Amino acid sequence: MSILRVNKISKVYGKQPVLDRISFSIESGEFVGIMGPSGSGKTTLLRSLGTLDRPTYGEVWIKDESTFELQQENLSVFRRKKLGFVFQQFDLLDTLTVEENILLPLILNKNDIPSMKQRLQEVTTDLGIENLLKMRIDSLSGGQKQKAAIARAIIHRPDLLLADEPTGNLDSKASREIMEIFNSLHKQNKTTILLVTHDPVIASYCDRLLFLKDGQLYNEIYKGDDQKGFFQKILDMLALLGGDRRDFYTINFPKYDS
Ligand SMILES: Nc1ncnc2c1ncn2[C@@H]1O[C@H](COP(=O)(O)OP(=O)(O)OP(=O)(O)O)[C@@H](O)[C@H]1O
Repeated sequence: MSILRVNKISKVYGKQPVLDRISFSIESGEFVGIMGPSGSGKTTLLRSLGTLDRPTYGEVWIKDESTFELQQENLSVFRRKKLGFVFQQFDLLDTLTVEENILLPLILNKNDIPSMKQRLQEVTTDLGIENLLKMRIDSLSGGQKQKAAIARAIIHRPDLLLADEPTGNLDSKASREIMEIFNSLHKQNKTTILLVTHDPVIASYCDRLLFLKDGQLYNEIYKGDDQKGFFQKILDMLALLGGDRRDFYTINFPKYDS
Protein backbone atom coordinates (compact mmCIF):
# COMPACT_ATOMS: atom_id res chain seq x y z
CA MET A 1 0.00 0.00 0.00
CA SER A 2 1.31 3.47 -0.87
CA ILE A 3 1.63 5.78 2.12
CA LEU A 4 2.78 8.73 0.01
CA ARG A 5 2.09 9.54 -3.62
CA VAL A 6 3.57 12.61 -5.24
CA ASN A 7 2.41 13.65 -8.68
CA LYS A 8 4.37 16.30 -10.61
CA ILE A 9 4.81 18.76 -7.79
CA SER A 10 6.54 22.03 -8.51
CA LYS A 11 7.36 24.93 -6.25
CA VAL A 12 8.10 28.34 -7.65
CA TYR A 13 9.39 31.28 -5.60
CA GLY A 14 8.84 34.45 -7.61
CA LYS A 15 9.93 33.29 -11.03
CA GLN A 16 12.45 30.81 -9.65
CA PRO A 17 11.44 27.12 -9.89
CA VAL A 18 12.81 25.34 -6.83
CA LEU A 19 11.02 22.02 -7.37
CA ASP A 20 10.26 20.92 -10.90
CA ARG A 21 7.60 18.28 -11.63
CA ILE A 22 8.67 15.71 -9.04
CA SER A 23 6.78 12.41 -8.93
CA PHE A 24 7.39 9.34 -6.78
CA SER A 25 5.67 7.20 -4.20
CA ILE A 26 6.59 5.52 -0.93
CA GLU A 27 5.16 2.19 0.16
CA SER A 28 4.14 1.33 3.70
CA GLY A 29 7.18 0.51 5.85
CA GLU A 30 9.79 1.92 3.45
CA PHE A 31 12.75 3.95 4.71
CA VAL A 32 13.57 6.46 1.98
CA GLY A 33 16.22 9.19 1.92
CA ILE A 34 16.49 12.36 -0.11
CA MET A 35 19.96 13.58 -1.07
CA GLY A 36 21.34 16.23 -3.39
CA PRO A 37 23.64 19.22 -3.43
CA SER A 38 22.98 22.23 -1.24
CA GLY A 39 20.11 24.27 -2.69
CA SER A 40 18.77 21.39 -4.81
CA GLY A 41 15.38 21.60 -3.05
CA LYS A 42 15.51 18.81 -0.42
CA THR A 43 14.03 20.80 2.45
CA THR A 44 11.48 22.46 0.18
CA LEU A 45 10.37 19.03 -1.00
CA LEU A 46 10.07 17.65 2.53
CA ARG A 47 8.13 20.71 3.69
CA SER A 48 5.83 20.48 0.67
CA LEU A 49 5.11 16.81 1.38
CA GLY A 50 4.55 17.60 5.06
CA THR A 51 2.02 20.37 4.24
CA LEU A 52 4.30 22.96 5.87
CA ASP A 53 4.67 24.54 2.39
CA ARG A 54 2.12 24.42 -0.40
CA PRO A 55 3.39 23.22 -3.78
CA THR A 56 2.68 25.67 -6.61
CA TYR A 57 1.55 22.82 -8.87
CA GLY A 58 0.94 19.10 -8.53
CA GLU A 59 -0.63 16.84 -5.96
CA VAL A 60 0.36 14.95 -2.85
CA TRP A 61 -1.64 12.09 -1.33
CA ILE A 62 -0.92 10.72 2.09
CA LYS A 63 -2.71 7.41 2.53
CA ASP A 64 -5.14 8.34 -0.24
CA GLU A 65 -5.96 11.73 1.25
CA SER A 66 -5.10 14.60 -1.08
CA THR A 67 -3.34 17.31 0.91
CA PHE A 68 -4.22 19.76 -1.85
CA GLU A 69 -7.90 19.41 -0.94
CA LEU A 70 -7.32 20.25 2.71
CA GLN A 71 -8.32 23.73 3.74
CA GLN A 72 -5.80 25.82 5.66
CA GLU A 73 -7.72 25.41 8.95
CA ASN A 74 -7.63 21.60 8.67
CA LEU A 75 -3.94 21.34 7.88
CA SER A 76 -2.63 21.51 11.44
CA VAL A 77 -5.04 18.77 12.57
CA PHE A 78 -4.01 16.65 9.58
CA ARG A 79 -0.32 17.12 10.42
CA ARG A 80 -0.91 16.35 14.09
CA LYS A 81 -2.73 13.10 13.35
CA LYS A 82 -1.06 11.74 10.21
CA LEU A 83 2.51 13.03 10.23
CA GLY A 84 5.52 13.15 12.53
CA PHE A 85 8.35 15.65 12.12
CA VAL A 86 11.97 15.57 13.28
CA PHE A 87 14.09 18.62 12.53
CA GLN A 88 17.79 19.40 12.75
CA GLN A 89 17.14 22.08 15.41
CA PHE A 90 14.92 19.72 17.49
CA ASP A 91 12.10 22.32 17.65
CA LEU A 92 11.12 21.45 21.21
CA LEU A 93 9.35 23.95 23.46
CA ASP A 94 11.89 25.17 26.03
CA THR A 95 9.24 26.24 28.52
CA LEU A 96 7.86 22.70 28.81
CA THR A 97 9.37 19.56 30.34
CA VAL A 98 10.41 16.60 28.19
CA GLU A 99 7.20 14.79 29.19
CA GLU A 100 5.01 17.75 28.25
CA ASN A 101 6.79 18.12 24.90
CA ILE A 102 6.34 14.45 24.05
CA LEU A 103 2.67 14.40 25.07
CA LEU A 104 1.78 17.54 23.14
CA PRO A 105 0.33 15.82 20.02
CA LEU A 106 -1.87 13.57 22.20
CA ILE A 107 -3.02 16.48 24.39
CA LEU A 108 -3.92 18.54 21.32
CA ASN A 109 -5.71 15.49 19.86
CA LYS A 110 -7.67 15.24 23.14
CA ASN A 111 -6.68 11.63 23.87
CA ASP A 112 -7.76 10.25 27.25
CA ILE A 113 -5.25 10.35 30.10
CA PRO A 114 -4.79 6.56 30.65
CA SER A 115 -4.03 5.99 26.94
CA MET A 116 -1.62 8.96 26.94
CA LYS A 117 0.23 7.57 29.96
CA GLN A 118 0.47 4.12 28.45
CA ARG A 119 1.72 5.39 25.12
CA LEU A 120 4.22 7.72 26.84
CA GLN A 121 5.65 4.78 28.72
CA GLU A 122 5.89 2.62 25.59
CA VAL A 123 7.65 5.26 23.53
CA THR A 124 10.03 6.52 26.19
CA THR A 125 11.01 2.97 27.20
CA ASP A 126 11.71 2.11 23.56
CA LEU A 127 13.91 5.19 23.23
CA GLY A 128 15.53 4.78 26.65
CA ILE A 129 14.53 8.24 27.89
CA GLU A 130 12.16 7.41 30.79
CA ASN A 131 14.62 9.08 33.19
CA LEU A 132 14.46 12.40 31.31
CA LEU A 133 10.71 13.00 31.56
CA LYS A 134 10.74 15.64 34.30
CA MET A 135 13.74 17.50 32.92
CA ARG A 136 13.68 20.82 31.15
CA ILE A 137 14.78 21.00 27.54
CA ASP A 138 17.69 23.37 28.13
CA SER A 139 19.31 20.88 30.51
CA LEU A 140 19.52 18.14 27.85
CA SER A 141 22.34 17.21 25.49
CA GLY A 142 21.73 17.44 21.74
CA GLY A 143 21.26 13.68 21.45
CA GLN A 144 18.78 13.65 24.35
CA LYS A 145 16.86 16.53 22.75
CA GLN A 146 16.63 14.65 19.47
CA LYS A 147 15.41 11.50 21.25
CA ALA A 148 12.68 13.58 22.93
CA ALA A 149 11.81 15.09 19.53
CA ILE A 150 11.56 11.61 17.98
CA ALA A 151 9.33 10.46 20.86
CA ARG A 152 7.05 13.44 20.22
CA ALA A 153 7.05 12.69 16.49
CA ILE A 154 5.96 9.06 16.89
CA ILE A 155 3.74 9.09 19.98
CA HIS A 156 0.55 9.39 17.90
CA ARG A 157 1.68 6.61 15.50
CA PRO A 158 1.88 8.80 12.38
CA ASP A 159 1.41 7.32 8.91
CA LEU A 160 4.62 9.00 7.78
CA LEU A 161 7.67 10.19 9.73
CA LEU A 162 9.51 13.08 8.06
CA ALA A 163 13.03 13.98 9.18
CA ASP A 164 15.15 16.89 7.93
CA GLU A 165 18.87 16.44 8.70
CA PRO A 166 18.05 14.84 12.09
CA THR A 167 21.75 14.40 12.96
CA GLY A 168 22.90 17.75 11.56
CA ASN A 169 23.51 19.22 15.03
CA LEU A 170 24.93 16.13 16.69
CA ASP A 171 28.37 14.64 17.21
CA SER A 172 29.22 11.27 15.68
CA LYS A 173 28.26 9.18 18.74
CA ALA A 174 24.87 10.85 19.14
CA SER A 175 24.32 10.66 15.37
CA ARG A 176 24.84 6.92 15.44
CA GLU A 177 22.44 6.52 18.37
CA ILE A 178 19.78 8.54 16.57
CA MET A 179 20.21 6.53 13.37
CA GLU A 180 19.94 3.27 15.34
CA ILE A 181 16.60 4.59 16.63
CA PHE A 182 15.43 5.31 13.07
CA ASN A 183 16.67 1.86 12.07
CA SER A 184 14.71 0.21 14.86
CA LEU A 185 11.56 2.24 14.06
CA HIS A 186 11.94 1.00 10.50
CA LYS A 187 12.78 -2.63 11.25
CA GLN A 188 10.75 -3.31 14.40
CA ASN A 189 7.81 -0.91 14.17
CA LYS A 190 7.57 -0.86 10.36
CA THR A 191 7.37 2.94 10.47
CA THR A 192 7.38 4.63 7.07
CA ILE A 193 10.20 7.18 7.06
CA LEU A 194 11.34 9.89 4.66
CA LEU A 195 14.61 11.53 5.66
CA VAL A 196 16.70 14.34 4.17
CA THR A 197 20.47 14.15 4.63
CA HIS A 198 23.77 15.34 3.19
CA ASP A 199 25.64 12.54 4.87
CA PRO A 200 26.39 9.29 3.01
CA VAL A 201 26.68 7.30 6.24
CA ILE A 202 23.28 8.49 7.43
CA ALA A 203 21.87 7.82 3.96
CA SER A 204 23.21 4.27 4.01
CA TYR A 205 20.61 3.38 6.67
CA CYS A 206 17.85 3.94 4.08
CA ASP A 207 16.40 1.28 1.74
CA ARG A 208 16.15 3.66 -1.15
CA LEU A 209 17.58 7.06 -1.98
CA LEU A 210 16.16 9.78 -4.22
CA PHE A 211 18.67 12.28 -5.59
CA LEU A 212 17.64 15.81 -6.44
CA LYS A 213 19.49 18.13 -8.75
CA ASP A 214 18.32 21.69 -9.45
CA GLY A 215 14.85 20.84 -8.14
CA GLN A 216 14.41 17.79 -10.34
CA LEU A 217 14.44 14.12 -9.46
CA TYR A 218 17.78 13.08 -10.91
CA ASN A 219 18.04 9.42 -9.95
CA GLU A 220 17.15 6.82 -7.35
CA ILE A 221 19.11 3.89 -5.97
CA TYR A 222 18.11 0.87 -3.88
CA LYS A 223 20.09 -0.86 -1.14
CA GLY A 224 18.89 -4.40 -1.66
CA ASP A 225 21.22 -6.87 0.09
CA ASP A 226 24.45 -5.16 -0.87
CA GLN A 227 25.18 -2.72 2.01
CA LYS A 228 28.78 -2.13 0.94
CA GLY A 229 27.88 -1.66 -2.72
CA PHE A 230 25.08 0.71 -1.70
CA PHE A 231 27.49 2.95 0.21
CA GLN A 232 29.82 3.11 -2.78
CA LYS A 233 26.87 3.93 -5.06
CA ILE A 234 25.94 6.83 -2.75
CA LEU A 235 29.48 8.22 -2.93
CA ASP A 236 29.54 7.82 -6.72
CA MET A 237 26.21 9.57 -7.08
CA LEU A 238 27.29 12.48 -4.87
CA ALA A 239 30.51 12.84 -6.86
CA LEU A 240 28.48 12.87 -10.06
CA LEU A 241 26.09 15.50 -8.73
CA GLY A 242 28.83 17.77 -7.44
CA GLY A 243 27.95 20.52 -4.98
CA ASP A 244 29.72 22.21 -2.14
CA ARG A 245 32.15 20.55 0.28
CA ARG A 246 29.41 20.17 2.89
CA ASP A 247 27.75 17.61 0.63
CA PHE A 248 30.61 15.22 1.19
CA TYR A 249 31.16 15.37 4.92
CA THR A 250 30.61 12.20 6.84
CA ILE A 251 30.41 11.35 10.54
CA ASN A 252 32.62 8.27 10.20
CA PHE A 253 33.14 5.89 7.39
CA PRO A 254 31.52 2.56 8.25
CA LYS A 255 33.70 -0.50 8.59
CA TYR A 256 32.62 -3.50 6.57
CA ASP A 257 33.71 -7.02 7.36
CA SER A 258 34.20 -8.14 3.78
N1 LIG B 1 11.00 30.90 1.24
C1 LIG B 1 11.82 30.94 0.20
N2 LIG B 1 11.82 31.99 -0.64
C2 LIG B 1 12.63 32.03 -1.73
N3 LIG B 1 13.51 31.05 -2.05
C3 LIG B 1 13.57 29.98 -1.24
C4 LIG B 1 12.72 29.88 -0.08
N4 LIG B 1 13.02 28.68 0.52
C5 LIG B 1 13.98 28.10 -0.22
N5 LIG B 1 14.31 28.88 -1.27
C6 LIG B 1 15.31 28.57 -2.30
O1 LIG B 1 15.00 27.30 -2.80
C7 LIG B 1 16.21 26.60 -3.13
C8 LIG B 1 16.17 25.25 -2.50
O2 LIG B 1 16.26 25.41 -1.09
P1 LIG B 1 16.21 24.17 -0.10
O3 LIG B 1 16.44 24.71 1.28
O4 LIG B 1 14.99 23.39 -0.34
O5 LIG B 1 17.47 23.34 -0.60
P2 LIG B 1 18.26 22.17 0.14
O6 LIG B 1 18.58 21.19 -0.91
O7 LIG B 1 17.47 21.70 1.32
O8 LIG B 1 19.55 22.93 0.61
P3 LIG B 1 20.53 22.66 1.87
O9 LIG B 1 21.11 21.31 1.63
O10 LIG B 1 21.54 23.73 1.76
O11 LIG B 1 19.69 22.74 3.11
C9 LIG B 1 17.36 27.48 -2.70
O12 LIG B 1 17.84 28.18 -3.81
C10 LIG B 1 16.72 28.42 -1.71
O13 LIG B 1 17.39 29.66 -1.70
